Formats: sequence, C-alpha cells, structure tokens
Amino acid sequence: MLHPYEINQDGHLTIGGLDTVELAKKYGTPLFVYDVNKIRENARAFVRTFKEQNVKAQVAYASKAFSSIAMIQVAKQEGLSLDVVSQGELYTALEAGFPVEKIHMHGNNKSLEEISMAVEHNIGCIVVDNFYEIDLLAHVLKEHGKEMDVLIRVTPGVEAHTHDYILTGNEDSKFGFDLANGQADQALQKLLQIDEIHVKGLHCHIGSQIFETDGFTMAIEKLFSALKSLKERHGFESEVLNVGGGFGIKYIEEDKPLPLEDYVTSLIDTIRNQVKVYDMTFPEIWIEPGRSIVGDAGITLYSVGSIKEIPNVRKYVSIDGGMTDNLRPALYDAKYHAVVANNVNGSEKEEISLAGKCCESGDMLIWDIELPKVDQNDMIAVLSTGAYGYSMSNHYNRFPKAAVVFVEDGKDKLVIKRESFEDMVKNDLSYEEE
Ligand SMILES: Cc1ncc(COP(=O)(O)O)c(C=O)c1O
Ligand SMILES: N[C@@H](CCCC[NH3+])C(=O)O
Repeated sequence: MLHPYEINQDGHLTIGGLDTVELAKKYGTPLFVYDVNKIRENARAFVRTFKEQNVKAQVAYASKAFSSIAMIQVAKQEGLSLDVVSQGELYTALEAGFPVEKIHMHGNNKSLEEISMAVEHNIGCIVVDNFYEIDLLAHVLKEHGKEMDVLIRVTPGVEAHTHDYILTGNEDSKFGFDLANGQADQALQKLLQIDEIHVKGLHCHIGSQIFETDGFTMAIEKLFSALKSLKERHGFESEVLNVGGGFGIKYIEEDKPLPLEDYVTSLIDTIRNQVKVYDMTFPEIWIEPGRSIVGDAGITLYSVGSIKEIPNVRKYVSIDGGMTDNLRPALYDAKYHAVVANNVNGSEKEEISLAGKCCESGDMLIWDIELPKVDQNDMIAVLSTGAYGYSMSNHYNRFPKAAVVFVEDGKDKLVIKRESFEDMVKNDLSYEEE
C-alpha cells in the first residue's frame, strides 16, 4: 500500500483517519481528498533539511501543482515561499493572504498585464525567461517608478530522465536562456544596464518526476561553470541559486523516489563542492517543489458505473470522472495505482481497466490493474493524485469540476466546491433574440 492510506475495520480506505466511503457520501464523487498532515510533513522535510545543514534557503511551493486558496494558506502556515506562473495563480495567492515578498513569478510568455500585476503588488522576485520580457519589465518598472529583484532562468543543457513533455532543462526548450549559445550571458548584460532591475542570481529547472540526483548535479555544475564566466566577464556574483523543483514521488510500486531530505542534501553537497572548486561565496539556495509537496497527499474518489466485459479481451470498469479531473494518463501515459475504497482487501480479485467517462478512447485512467471485484456504485480511489490533478482539470464534454476536501486532525473541510451546471454556463451568452 502506498503511503499514507490505511484501512479501517470495515475494510474501507481511510485518509487522515477518516473513512473515504463516508466522505464520498457526504460530498459526492468525483472527489479530491487531501491529507493536510502529509502536505505539512512533505513541506517540513524540505525546510528542516536546509535548517539542519545551516543553509539559507527558500522553499517555494510551485502552486501550478495545486493552486487553491486553502492550499496556499497551508503553504503560508508552513513558512514556504510561492512560485506562480500566471495572473490567476498570483490572484489566488493574493486572495489567500500570502506574503507578497515571498512570491516568485515564472512564465515563458508573461504578458504586460501579468508583469504589471506583479509589479503593482510588489512581489518578491520575477524569474526572467526571455529577451522580450526584459523589455516589458523595464518598461513597467519605469512607468511605476519601482524596482524588482530578478533571477535569470537558464537552460543548462541537461536531459533529466523523465517524460519528454515534462523535460525543461535541455537546450531545445521553450523556457529560459541557453547557457551554451551565450544567450544567458547576453541577458545578464542587458539586465545589468537597467537601474530598476536587481539581478539576484540564476534559476534552472531541469524537469519533473525525477528520481535520481545526477541530473541536478550536472545542472549545478553547469551553472557554476557559467557563473565563473559571468563573474570574469561582468563581475557578476549570484546571491541566489534557484535549482527548481522536479523531485519525484511514488505513483506505483515500481517508482523509487528518494526521501525528500536526500534530494536536498545532494543539492547542498554539490553546491558546497562547486563553491570550493570555483572559490565563490555560498549562495542562498531556492527550490520550487510542487509535486513532492502535494502529490502523495491527495487521492481521488470515484463511483463505479457501467461495466463492459469483452470475453477473453478485457473488462472495462467506467467511473464518474476521468481525463477531466486527471489528464496525466492521457497526456503523459502516466501510471497510477487504485484501490476499491469500500473493499480494499476483497478476496475475489480480477483484472480490469479503469475507464474515464469522456468521449475519447484515450480516456483511460489505468490499464490492466488487479482489484477486488467491483459492481455498480462501488467506490474506487486513485492514489497520489494530489499534484496536477485538480490543477489540470478541464471542462471537456462539459463535465463540472470536482470538489476538493481537506482532512486534518480527524476533521474534513470542503475547500473547493463542486461546480454546478450554472457555474459552467455562466459566461455563455444567448444567440437568440431576447
Ligand atoms: C519552473 C518550474 N519550477 C517548479 C516546477 C515544479 O515541478 P515539480 O512539481 O515537479 O516539483 C515546475 C514544473 O515542472 C517548473 O516548470
Ligand atoms: N504537469 C506536469 C508537470 C509540470 C511541468 C511543468 N514544467 C505533470 O503533471 O507531471
């Protein structure tokens, strides 16, 4: 069984000590449920490891993994910083009362409106991604008579071992300035000429769902080699080194992520070593974990509907959600584990495939999984759906978005309401004569 789910005396799956069958009855399905203690535990593992090693750091929760007012309030309570990539994520953070000075803004195509909003609210830092954005930012800062700390996002030319669609640190990437072809150097030169901009350091993010530390090590080595040249050429020293997120989590038994502490220790060791090699001052380290903070803290509960058996071929068990609440299997061929929430240890087992409800053959959440035999209205829990589940959910086939519940200290709390049909059509306008 994957952490942190347990079973009660009725054979029901529990989360945070609460019976998932009761939660589904109370709130309906599909339903995302988060164990808030697990979110806190993950966040604390990062923060604690930096503290224990006496390293000045910022752990910025990458809110793209799951952005909601309640989640951002938990990040705030844990003393995290926050990575946002859009006006919508920034707006959510502001609504949650997140301290603006700890917000960092990303994005490969920040609009004038996004940059203006970030500047108007005095956020802590903008991670500059491209030349166009430098001009926009300079313009907005001059117009507002304000200054801004920035990091330069660079692509270090490192191929992390992960899915192509979630690789971000290779040279041929839409993100950031390339180190090898000199664009990062040009960006620094340009930024150093703008009085309103303070370049605090470099940023890189090599990809997501990474299990090994060697990709991070290689990226850091490339950053330091670049920093040596930037120091020689421009007298620039990086106060901050942001090495992004990407720390992998366990979705299925075969996944072997490292303990979160080990990722941090390895980053610190590599940076210590590089500081020695190049005789530089030790920078403040920033990281941006998303998935590793919320991923294994969340599950999705579904009700079983139609069951179709094709003799000698396959049994399709359809549930009341799918690619609308979890796009990852369709998008990345991502693998998940599921349990029958109302009968976790049922002895009569069979192999089924878990089908979503959308009009797409590719809307399959899990192919060929052995589960206790299910019937209509049984309940399925897909595990480790806390990251990029709700946040990538969509309205395909006009399915309303699911509800989200937090559980902590034996209590459950609705933190995102289930969408109604009225919510869904609220921006539609009639094309008929009034
Ligand atoms: C710049 C940046 N930082 C942080 C993250 C968070 O990644 P993860 O959720 O894998 O930790 C991402 C997403 O991959 C990203 O693009
Ligand atoms: N959405 C991706 C990861 C984010 C990639 C962002 N750079 C996933 O579900 O794995």
